[in-house]
Amino acid sequence: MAFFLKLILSPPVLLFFVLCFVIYYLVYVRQVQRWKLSNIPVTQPFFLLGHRHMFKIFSNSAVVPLDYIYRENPDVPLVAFFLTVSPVILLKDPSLIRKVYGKSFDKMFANGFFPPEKEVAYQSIVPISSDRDLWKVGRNSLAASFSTAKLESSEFGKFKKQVDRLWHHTAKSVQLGKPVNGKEAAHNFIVDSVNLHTFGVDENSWEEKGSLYQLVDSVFGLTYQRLASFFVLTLFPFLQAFDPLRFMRHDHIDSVTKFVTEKVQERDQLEIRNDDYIDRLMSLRGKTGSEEAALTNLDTNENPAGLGVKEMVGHTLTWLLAGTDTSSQLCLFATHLLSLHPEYQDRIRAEVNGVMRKLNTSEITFQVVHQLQLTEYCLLETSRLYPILPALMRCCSEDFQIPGTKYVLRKGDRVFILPYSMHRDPRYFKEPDRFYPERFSPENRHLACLDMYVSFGTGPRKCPGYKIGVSLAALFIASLLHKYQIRPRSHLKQMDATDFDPRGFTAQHSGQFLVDLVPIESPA
Ligand code: HEM
Repeated sequence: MAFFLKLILSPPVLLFFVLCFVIYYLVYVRQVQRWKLSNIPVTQPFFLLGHRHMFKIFSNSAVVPLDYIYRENPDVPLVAFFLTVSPVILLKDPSLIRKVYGKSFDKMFANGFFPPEKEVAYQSIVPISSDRDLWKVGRNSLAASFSTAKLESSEFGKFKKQVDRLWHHTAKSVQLGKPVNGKEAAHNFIVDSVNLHTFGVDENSWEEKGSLYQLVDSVFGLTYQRLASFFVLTLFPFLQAFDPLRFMRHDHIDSVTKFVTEKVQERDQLEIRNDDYIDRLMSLRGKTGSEEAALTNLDTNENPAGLGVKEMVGHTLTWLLAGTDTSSQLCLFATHLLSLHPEYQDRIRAEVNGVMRKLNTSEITFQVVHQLQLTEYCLLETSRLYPILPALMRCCSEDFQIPGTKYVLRKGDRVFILPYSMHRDPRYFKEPDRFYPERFSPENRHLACLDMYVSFGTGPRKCPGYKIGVSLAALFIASLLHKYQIRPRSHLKQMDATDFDPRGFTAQHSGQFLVDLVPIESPA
């Protein structure tokens, strides 16, 4: 300790810090001057973090200060605020959002992650890609794995396994008189479901966390270092040259490369086909260079423009990244809201049992799940109150004037929308803080401005997997409620952004989430 103090107080180190501070200040002053001349309204800047509300991030999730900024500027269509030395533009007006996120897509394609240009595997991860061609290939390769028709048929066996495990482990807690850890149940259920359905990997996370589970955890694991690097990269993407700062480090890419290589080789050698995403990727393989030779069966594949190993790795990471944490957070927040609203639990249970009777089945199959209307409204309403991505960003690739306005965006400008704040704006959703799933039913559509419902994004980069995510969450909720009444244990009132974990860049609640499960006497 004494050594470090001595080091920090030594003249050269002190001088270095003072110099950095002065440079930072000069850049800040220059940026503020430049923005004062722009015709976009700017909030009062504040040295160091950029905005006075940003100091709240030391005790809150970043959603809290962003929501303050949204609420404090009620009547403007857009407003800029400073994040450290960089201004970001917050869009609030529905027609502006449509123009920028939709119609101006060509100029607003990048979403601010900017993975290194030459790294194909990294650029093939669809939600973070800034390469138009690789992004398009990625979206196409994903398309078939989102078919919910497929879920309804041969696929159910894979999910039944997860339902049985959920029931088995919750029954054990109930027997011991213990509450159930909702976070763990949701995460195990979703990660294992995705792994089996998508990659044919049967991991039982209830017993042991497998390699794919650990990978998801290391990308989304909550640490201040991850959060800090996320913010730093958002502002200064060129720093991705430093591996420890990256969203997806080299060791993540390496472990998925190993996984994909082994899977493909195994299936080629044993001539196994599993009708899953890996099969789909294999059918899209191309005649690529020697680097890909280990994976490319040239005799049977005549598609010269097909996928190479690196693209396959990126697409695999896409599923792990975009499909798992989002869906498990949706399960968790739905469990929370339903635990506080037992009347909806009873109605969902009646709906599940009714559809099962109608279809003459004793299983909660996907045919059942897809007829659960109220359950779907509850999940959409959950996503409204807790959009898993509470802020969405785009980055401008060339100067242009937003059509029909006087506002000019410059190359490099970052533009935000805030689903969390938009969804709680009473101008767009009546009684916005109330859990009211029926607002999504066709007869109540006038109660909400559904254009402003952006839980799954908006424009051409909208979530392509939301149907499958919602179906998985519906299966989870229907399975729980078929057997149990859920009672709140750790969270007795409806959470809001102040309950989110400060270390998360998605909406994640902090701490343990416990519920008590009371068995239903005799499920019909
Ligand atoms: C139900 C839970 C889910 C939620 C709340 C959700 C939310 C979102 C949101 C808000 C976006 C837009 C991001 C942006 O505009 O920058 C997005 C994009 C995306 N989501 Fe989802 N998602 C869910 C499930 C899934 C699933 C199961 C998959 C399957 C792989 C998936 C794949 C993707 C992909 C690939 C993108 C990137 C689209 C692009 O950049 O073109 N999502 N998701």
